[in-house]
Amino acid sequence: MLHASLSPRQPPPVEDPFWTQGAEALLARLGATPAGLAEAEAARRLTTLGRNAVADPVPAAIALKVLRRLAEPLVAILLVAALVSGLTGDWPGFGIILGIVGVSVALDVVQEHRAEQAAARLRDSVAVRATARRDGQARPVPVESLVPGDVVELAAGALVPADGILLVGEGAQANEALLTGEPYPAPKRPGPCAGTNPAEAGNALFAGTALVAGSAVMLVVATGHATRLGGVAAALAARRPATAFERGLRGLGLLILRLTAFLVLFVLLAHLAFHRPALESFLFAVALAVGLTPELLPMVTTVTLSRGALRMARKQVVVKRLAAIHDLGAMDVLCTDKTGTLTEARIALADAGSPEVLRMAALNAGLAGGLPTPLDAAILAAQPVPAGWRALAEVPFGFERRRSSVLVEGDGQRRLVVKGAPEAVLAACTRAEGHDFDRAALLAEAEARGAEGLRLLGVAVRAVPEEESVTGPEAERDLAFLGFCAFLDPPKASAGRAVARLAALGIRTKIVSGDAAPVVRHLVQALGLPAQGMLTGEEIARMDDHALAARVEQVDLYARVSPDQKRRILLALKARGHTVGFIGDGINDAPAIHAADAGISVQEATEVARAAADLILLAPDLGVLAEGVEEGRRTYANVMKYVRMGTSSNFGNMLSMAVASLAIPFLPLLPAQILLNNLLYDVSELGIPFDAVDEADLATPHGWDMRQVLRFTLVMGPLSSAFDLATFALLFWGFGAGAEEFRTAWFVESMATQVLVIFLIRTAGPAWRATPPHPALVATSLGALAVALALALGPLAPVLGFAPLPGGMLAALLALVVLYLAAAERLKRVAVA
Ligand SMILES: Nc1ncnc2c1ncn2[C@@H]1O[C@H](COP(=O)(O)OP(=O)(O)OP(=O)(O)O)[C@@H](O)[C@H]1O
Ligand SMILES: [Mg+2]
Repeated sequence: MLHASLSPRQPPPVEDPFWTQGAEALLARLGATPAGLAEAEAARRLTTLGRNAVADPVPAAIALKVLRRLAEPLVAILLVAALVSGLTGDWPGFGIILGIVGVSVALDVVQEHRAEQAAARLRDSVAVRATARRDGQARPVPVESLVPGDVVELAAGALVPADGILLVGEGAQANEALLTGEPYPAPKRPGPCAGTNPAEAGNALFAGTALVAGSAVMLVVATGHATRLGGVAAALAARRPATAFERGLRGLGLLILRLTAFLVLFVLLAHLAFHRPALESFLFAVALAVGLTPELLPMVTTVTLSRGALRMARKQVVVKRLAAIHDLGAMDVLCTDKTGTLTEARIALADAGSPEVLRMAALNAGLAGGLPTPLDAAILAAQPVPAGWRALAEVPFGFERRRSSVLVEGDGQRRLVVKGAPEAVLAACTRAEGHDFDRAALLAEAEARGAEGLRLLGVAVRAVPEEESVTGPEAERDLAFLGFCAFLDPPKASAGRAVARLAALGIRTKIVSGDAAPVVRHLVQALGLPAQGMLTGEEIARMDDHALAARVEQVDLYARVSPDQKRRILLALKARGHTVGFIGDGINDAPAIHAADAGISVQEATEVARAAADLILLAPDLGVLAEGVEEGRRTYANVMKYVRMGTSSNFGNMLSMAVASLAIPFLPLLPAQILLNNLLYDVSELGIPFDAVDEADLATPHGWDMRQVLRFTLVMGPLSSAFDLATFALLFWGFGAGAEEFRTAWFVESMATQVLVIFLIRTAGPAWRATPPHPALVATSLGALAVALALALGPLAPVLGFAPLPGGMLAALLALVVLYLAAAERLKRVAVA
């Protein structure tokens, strides 16, 4: 094969071309034997050489997170402000600012840290393990604890856990696309190798690649950062593009930040132009900035997502990448593999035509290296490998070729036994054994039996002379066709219901299978699935991506597609603007799983599929997925509540305060009071991640929608500002309130409006008909409001610069709050629509 020299992105050779040294030398250098290391020795090496991991998945330590927060510009400015207050003798100001910074940083860090830890524990529970020989026994060990000198056993579908050389290889082929960009598998066999370029290392396996055929025993030579993956592609491989939701949130954050900067500068300059005291104006501007910044947004997103992940785990869905929860909630098309998700995956041989066909199929299935596939297992269950035969060579199964060949010897004969998809085997046949060869008739027979729901494999043979050696697929020619083996894979009764449930959630299911079109059609009928159209791999191969994108909308069924075509179908759907999920379990599904918005696999799947997935189903059941989708939407709805809170009252309040500060001769709130207001407001929102969500929010897919956010802001923001300005006017001109009275009243009104509005905007419909709020949300919001009232009106009031309010003023405030809430309830229907 030429692929090594054709590879488009050849990485530079690494320092240590260890594969040129030969197995003996490496074993000696690493103090290892083919029987593996002792457990104690492995532990010793682990402590000196470090974990076998490229990225650092351990969440940053708490102390580091605190430091990082203290270094944020706003917090730093606040700390400077506190210092200035202290130096000028304003000790209450100093204490209050410090206290507020301390409490909010602590809240933020502790919440986020706990959430991350919980999510990380979940992720670990589905982490890939490797089979290492330790203390003379093959046992599963966490990939992270592999060390140089370990001897690892790999089967087809396994992820290569470290760099090393093959000690044993049986038809091993590795897909090294991640490192070389080369999509075709490279054959790997033990033995000497002279080339120093890793692309020529036919006897070495590299971390991050996948064994896609055969089996291998590998001596680990380099781990963690010493691997080529660690050296070349760590960041690239690990980093994924942000989801639409993440991009949206980030965009919103930036927008608010810019507005804040503009507003704060404006306020500061205006105050200075009016000859207000410089320090006070500066502190006021800073406090406004703090009040406006959505500083809790990152924490709330993390906490909401982790809580979502924990709840999904209870429903048998483990989340590996937190942001995928949003993708799952936004998903409107689900592509699924057939075997295992829609069928029971209890494949059984139904009939084999003749005993000879079965005998040959068993030779092929049983004498091939690597793990038997479910089809192989079904053959061997019906017929054990005939005695007296041995394998001399093999051409392992390939998903593009769809057949596998084994050169076997026995009974004084030497023959190549081929089995595979009917059309793939028939294409290499030129005659038939014992009867006339009529390819068209045989294809028609395969088609007819497929339409009865039988999965078929064709079996063919060729006598191979002594002098011919079998090395590659070119040996599969001039075959004599023997017959078909037919298999039954019963449809999963629950699958029809699950697909209907997904449809009720607004998700369209498409089947993307490597199996034949009649089999797929039969299954769709048996399950009563609403599916239309059919494209085969052959047709797709003739289309460019553009043409494919034009068809995928209407077509729900795809048959005989190769792994790369699965990926192309997925990308075509994405190009049409869909948020697409892909669920599959095979090596052939991994590229599509990786390309999906929500890549899904199941616990029993091949390692490659699990490694590529964002979500792992612990039960191989589409019904479980529907639960996960609802959870994803719940999470989205709760993050949106926070976003709406931030863009409505809170924003409006700070804005009108900036305006008012210029209209009245004193500050509408002291800087420390603004900070206190902001802190209590933050606390009131801590319950949002726990909140219950309306049925309506679960019924359809939701993705980030900037227009909706803007619409909400443009309706609710001005409403809040209008009421604020009315309050200002009433207090200042109506009641003739002095500075302290004014601030107390404003503090109370502002807290009440921005905290209570959550009970309205948490639902799109009438607030009283919504799912009742979670007790945690009731507790945090009413608690924060109670504390605010107690501080403003209670015994501590003088320390904080508050003054007692006359009864008339209190009554007016109450009326304003009630009016505001009533108006918000009316207008939100326009805003959320
Ligand atoms: N071990 C094997 N030996 C020979 N041929 C095989 C073997 N496994 C699979 N095939 C052929 O390759 C085809 C594609 O493989 P497979 O059915 O696993 O693809 P898939 O996309 O995972 O299908 P499904 O949607 O059923 O899960 C099979 O239909 C069969 O004809
Ligand atoms: Mg499959």
